[in-house]
Amino acid sequence: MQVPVSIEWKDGQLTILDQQKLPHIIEFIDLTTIEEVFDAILSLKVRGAPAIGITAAYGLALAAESHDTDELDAFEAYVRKDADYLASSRPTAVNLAWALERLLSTLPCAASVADAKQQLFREAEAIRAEDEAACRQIGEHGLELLENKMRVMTICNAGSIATAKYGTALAPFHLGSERGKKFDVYACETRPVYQGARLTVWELQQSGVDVTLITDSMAAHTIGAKDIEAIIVGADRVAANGDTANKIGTLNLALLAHTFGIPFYVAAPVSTFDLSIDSGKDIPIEERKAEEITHFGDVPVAPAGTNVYNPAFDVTPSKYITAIITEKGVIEPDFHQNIAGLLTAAAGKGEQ
Ligand SMILES: CSC[C@@H](O)[C@@H](O)C(=O)COP(=O)(O)O
Repeated sequence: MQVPVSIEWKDGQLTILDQQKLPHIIEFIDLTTIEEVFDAILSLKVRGAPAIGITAAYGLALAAESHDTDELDAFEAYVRKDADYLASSRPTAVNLAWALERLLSTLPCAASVADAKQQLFREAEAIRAEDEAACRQIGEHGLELLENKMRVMTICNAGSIATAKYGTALAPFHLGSERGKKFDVYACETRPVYQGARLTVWELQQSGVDVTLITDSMAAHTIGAKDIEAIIVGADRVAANGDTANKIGTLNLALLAHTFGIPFYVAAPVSTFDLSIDSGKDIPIEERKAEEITHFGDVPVAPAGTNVYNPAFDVTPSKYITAIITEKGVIEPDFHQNIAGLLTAAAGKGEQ
């Protein structure tokens, strides 16, 4: 049994697991240009907020390598342009802009272009390593909240392949499995592109976690019929007041948790918090192409020319969130005050 890893950096080569092809084809592909990195993010070959940030960071370092100038100012201008390009690939997950910004912040300290190039790679690797450690800690904190043998529902894939390793919402299940704990996970299929059916089911099977697939529309019935005891989801951006953007359908689950009186947990690393945004109403929501809904693969389902609205994310107001599980600890309401407190304390210790 193994916790899968989807991003590898070895000998100057960036390789990702092509998540579009999972679960039936397990194929690692090399990303060698900034355009390939952009396309991999846009087309969901790599997806999940932390994984997007890590891939973009390596992508920026790779692109920087190709800029042929000894002038630091000119080099910085090229790298900033590359960062803007990569940042435009997907709008909702703040980890993307956050990771690129971290790389850019190393540039003023560089003594030469060669030094700047090295620092960009070092920062990308630091982001990857920190994310793996953060996700492991999220798993530990999650295990304090989820009791052995619990029946838990999730949506999308906030798992190992959406991060450096272990995942956020799925981290407690991976760690629990390593320690002989048992959970009954109910995975919503996650229309329109099936991150739940294709990715979460596959990933949990890899590490020996019991997982049952349902369609998104079965969630309310299943919570009652199968006595679901908690819901845990990931996040693409958490605003200062705790409002959380995550995969479309997450808000439905939060409202159901409220109605059924079960806890609704969000699991996210500190890199997913955006304190520049007061509330969820300012989180940009990605809209994706109509074919994700009108077609099933290449086969048309809806009549040609059908009007489509295809938001990829929704925002759960913090009043429906029981707790946010981070690597620094579990945040409970009052979220506004407690998020600021936890992040300030972490920054004071020089941790992010
Ligand atoms: C640890 S990943 C957290 C979120 O990014 C995840 O839940 C999610 O919504 C991903 O959406 P996706 O469109 O597949 O990138």
